[in-house]
Amino acid sequence: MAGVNVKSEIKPLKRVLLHRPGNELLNLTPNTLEELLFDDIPFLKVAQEEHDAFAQALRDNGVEVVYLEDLMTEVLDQNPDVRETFLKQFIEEAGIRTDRYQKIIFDYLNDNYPENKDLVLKTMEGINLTELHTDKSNSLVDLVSEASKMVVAPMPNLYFTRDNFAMIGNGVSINRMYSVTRNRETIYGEYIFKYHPDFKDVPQYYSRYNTFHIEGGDILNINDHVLAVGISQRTEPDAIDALAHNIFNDETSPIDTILAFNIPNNRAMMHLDTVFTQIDTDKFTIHPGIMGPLTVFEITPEGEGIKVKEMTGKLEDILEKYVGMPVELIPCGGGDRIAAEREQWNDGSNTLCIAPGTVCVYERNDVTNKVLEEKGIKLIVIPSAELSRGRGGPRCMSMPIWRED
Ligand SMILES: NC(=[NH2+])NCCC[C@H](N)C(=O)O
Repeated sequence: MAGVNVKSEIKPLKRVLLHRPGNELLNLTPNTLEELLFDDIPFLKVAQEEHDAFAQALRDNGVEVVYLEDLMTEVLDQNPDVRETFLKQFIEEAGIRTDRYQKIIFDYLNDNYPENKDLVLKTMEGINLTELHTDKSNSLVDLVSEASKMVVAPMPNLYFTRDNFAMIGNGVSINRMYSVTRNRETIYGEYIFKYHPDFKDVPQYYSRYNTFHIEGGDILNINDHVLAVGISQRTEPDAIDALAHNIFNDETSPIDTILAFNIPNNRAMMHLDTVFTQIDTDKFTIHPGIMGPLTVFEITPEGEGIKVKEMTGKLEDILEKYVGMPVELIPCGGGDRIAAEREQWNDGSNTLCIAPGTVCVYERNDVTNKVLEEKGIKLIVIPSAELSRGRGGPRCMSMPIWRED
């Protein structure tokens, strides 16, 4: 199955991209949590068991699961000369500036990780200074560095595959991320969409080298011609303007409307998908906390450029216009304020729809889950004690590659 096809949030999911959390989580420390966008340190063994349960639940429901680490390994296996280019770029982007250290790290990775899969996983894990066995007598830096220090930082947010590149119809947005730590993650997307036989011909609507940031958690495919994008902590309006131009200029894309949802700018609601996701043809989950401040803008093509108009009226009515039928908004936490805030924090609104009316949810959000069941939604419930510590749910942990039309 070459290419990508995601023209909906809910049509039957056929192929999805995940990343199994790995040793990068072992390199989280209390002092680095904030910078690395975690709120606690997950217990890796259990996080992996939970993630495997997630992958298996998807497979049991007819979804093919592919892993980011495997796609990147295939790129390196099929293009032996790319290994060196990738490593050099990876080291540069890891902030290693001196020639001496660039060479030490290149040799360390290249010599100790001959298998491409091991190499890819190691780039995700990060490198501790103690691994490098440098001769401390000939460099002041080495001598004064703390005994154990990450010379190459880990990328613990990789298991949120939703964010660093996002499928839009038959194209992809390779994102420029909001944070330094996450911007490094998009290097895998750059190589996969340049070299992997399944993905190298996919039209690209955004580049990781752009100035303005945008993340996949803000991008929702409402249907083949309407896209919703959040204006949030992670996504700037300028990025949406640029994305809109590129999509409207792609003659093969049927998208003629982009709805920009302006949501509050804070960590709890970092992306649109933390407060709003589609779960059925006429149903969306929503965090009641956004209903007041939310404004929606409609972006359409005009001549060579775009036209922007602020929408007025209730969200249900705005959505009805684009979805083509009356819609129901189901509040996270069943409308109870404390339950809504608690469960939104643990991604109660962040569901992954695998077919209309069938969604994957975290077990811990039992108030929201009960409400969804009462509304006739079929739930695929996955364990979530450790995975949720990274602040992302089933939608954040998955990037659909193919949905049925
Ligand atoms: N699509 C999402 N809501 N992703 C959640 C990402 C969580 C991650 N720790 C971050 O702060 O970036």
